[in-house]
Amino acid sequence: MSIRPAQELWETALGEIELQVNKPNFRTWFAKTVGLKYDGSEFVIGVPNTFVAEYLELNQRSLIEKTLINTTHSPVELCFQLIQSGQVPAAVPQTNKQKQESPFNPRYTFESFIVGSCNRMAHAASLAAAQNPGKSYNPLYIYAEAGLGKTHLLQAIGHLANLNRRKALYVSGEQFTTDFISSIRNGQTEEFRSRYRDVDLLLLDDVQFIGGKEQTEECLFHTFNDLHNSNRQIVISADSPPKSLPQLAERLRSRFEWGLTIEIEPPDEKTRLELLQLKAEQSGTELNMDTLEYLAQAVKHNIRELEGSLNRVLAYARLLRAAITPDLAARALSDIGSRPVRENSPLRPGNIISAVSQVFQIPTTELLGAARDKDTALARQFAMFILKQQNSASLVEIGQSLGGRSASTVSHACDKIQLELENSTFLRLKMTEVQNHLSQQRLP
Ligand SMILES: Nc1ncnc2c1ncn2[C@@H]1O[C@H](COP(=O)(O)OP(=O)(O)OP(=O)(O)O)[C@@H](O)[C@H]1O
Repeated sequence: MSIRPAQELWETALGEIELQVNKPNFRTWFAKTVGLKYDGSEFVIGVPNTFVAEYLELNQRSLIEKTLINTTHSPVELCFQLIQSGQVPAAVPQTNKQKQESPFNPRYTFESFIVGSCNRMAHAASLAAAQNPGKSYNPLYIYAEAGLGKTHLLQAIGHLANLNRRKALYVSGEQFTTDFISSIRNGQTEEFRSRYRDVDLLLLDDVQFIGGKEQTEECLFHTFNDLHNSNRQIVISADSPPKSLPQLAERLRSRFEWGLTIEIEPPDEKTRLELLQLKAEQSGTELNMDTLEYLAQAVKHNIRELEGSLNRVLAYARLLRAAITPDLAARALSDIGSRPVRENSPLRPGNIISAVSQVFQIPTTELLGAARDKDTALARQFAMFILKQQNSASLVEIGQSLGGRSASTVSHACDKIQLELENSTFLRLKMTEVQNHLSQQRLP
């Protein structure tokens, strides 16, 4: 039997893992990893530094192993290795080609989007925006809770517009902010300006991230006006409607309301069943109706989690070489599935703050209080960073759980710790200790 190249397998596995961990976590810990070697049993994953290796070993080993078993269809022995220069494997040719052809994720198209009563309006308006940019609803503002298809729709718009030879730019609120800041730092504001204004469609995902960052808001305000005045299409997604984004300046919020605002609701049972059927088909498996119904009842509010549950059931069945039944699905979700779910389900803010308090030896009351001395401020910022990594809470919620700090304070703290972690052995050690505390709490 021929063995697929490690990088190709790892790219497939990463696609699955991306569904199971939150976005900041994926970007920080997985995005720079590569598949270095696979000989049929040992799988070597290349990591950019020891810090990432430690984190993955401690926190994500079980998820990675199960995903690789699912991908390779056989048991694997996992091993992490630092990437040496020149060691990065060539990208998988086909993926490379796809990437050159389209900057959009090939998994997220209108064809692969299941339409139900929960998302019919959002789907129709997105299609109209892609087919007739700037002509129908401008801006189109789509909001929903996590994992309900906002990114999928924005990417699908980009795909279709691209096919119609329109220039579409997809960017997350976080990326827009980073681009803006580095354009100022590097004196490249003109490049920034033309990158964002020389487009037919701007697709801005997770705009809530920009809230509270005054200069970035100002920049978005001018970009918005420029695009809107010249009838270019703007599509925005967020976790709540414009009026519920208190961190955002009023003039931006009111502009977001100029066009059409649509909510995607959690999927009804029929849509969940169709989704499961499609995803099972895509992985080459046919599921009986009883099992589909079981799964559709098990996860109701988040499509990413629904996909994650299906993947776990498929992996479990492959491992046992067993037929897929509701009973097997139940065992998969409570047995093999229980650890990854626990590992990746957000910890409560209280657990994280208490772990930081113990490791830094600073009482929780001081972390939540007004003390501004250097040690307390650092520990508090560290807690903010971990909350952002491990808990899907918003910046506002994180600020609230740490004594009522503002979202911009939290955002600044997270950026600072992220940067310092690259260079500070002290902080890396603290991170490992905090992770150890948190792993203890996650053990069954
Ligand atoms: N209607 C749908 N049809 C098919 N797949 C869907 C649908 N809705 C969501 N998905 C899938 O669910 C997963 C999560 O969707 P997506 O990332 O678009 O959610 P999101 O709303 O952007 O989440 P977040 O707020 O966390 O960024 C993706 O794999 C996506 O393809």
